[in-house]
Amino acid sequence: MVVHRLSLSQTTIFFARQQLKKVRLLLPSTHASKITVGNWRKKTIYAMHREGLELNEGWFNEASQNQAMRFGDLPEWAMELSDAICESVLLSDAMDLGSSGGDEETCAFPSDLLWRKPLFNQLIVNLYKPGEGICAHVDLLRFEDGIAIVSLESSCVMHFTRVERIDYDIVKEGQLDPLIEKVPVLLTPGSLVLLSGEARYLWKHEINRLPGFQMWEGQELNQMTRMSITLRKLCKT
Ligand SMILES: O=C(O)CCC(=O)C(=O)O
Ligand SMILES: [Fe+2]
Repeated sequence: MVVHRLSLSQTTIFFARQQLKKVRLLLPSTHASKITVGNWRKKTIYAMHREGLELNEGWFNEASQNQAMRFGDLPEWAMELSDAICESVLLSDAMDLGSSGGDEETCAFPSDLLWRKPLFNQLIVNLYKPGEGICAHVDLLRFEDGIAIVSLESSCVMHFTRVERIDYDIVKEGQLDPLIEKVPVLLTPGSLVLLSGEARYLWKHEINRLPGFQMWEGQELNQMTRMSITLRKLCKT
């Protein structure tokens, strides 16, 4: 599994942050939906649809709002973010060219995904208070391969575990195969995680921000409010 962790430019991060602070997503009640993500604590999901979208001041004004979604055409700032992601991938691939010879395996995003149109048409923004995270999951199969997560504000450790772990645990109680260990990935503000292929389908990702789980190089990370922006593309049917 290769998890690509790139860094967006400071300007892009600043821009995304400012835009997120400014907008409020209003939705027609017909499009509102409530869902629960895994066994993560219950959240109200604001399902955004093209026609129902209005932008105003103060997104996440209310303490109870901690997640927003949008499907279809993305807002201008998210399109710019998506372009910035594309540029970061091209830049990182260009820098890797010498060492890897441009092997698809080592590309941050396989080219068929990078050049699809649109690159993304679904957006989810999550706001986490200190201690809050997201349980281990593989993103729903209604989304295509090729997922980007932009991590902002607080640093955190995202852990990856193989999907087969559950079966393995049942069969071989307690024995740990090096192949199915947890893989920690440090995300600093502005980190961009790109999931494709094996990393998207065969590994679960998780952020456990309960005390004792956010360890990096022997130190527990200082937790603050964290925001993430996940960009995906819905499958056609
Ligand atoms: O907050 C994150 O970094 C992860 C979000 C995520 O995995 C998801 O929305 O599926
Ligand atoms: Fe996810």
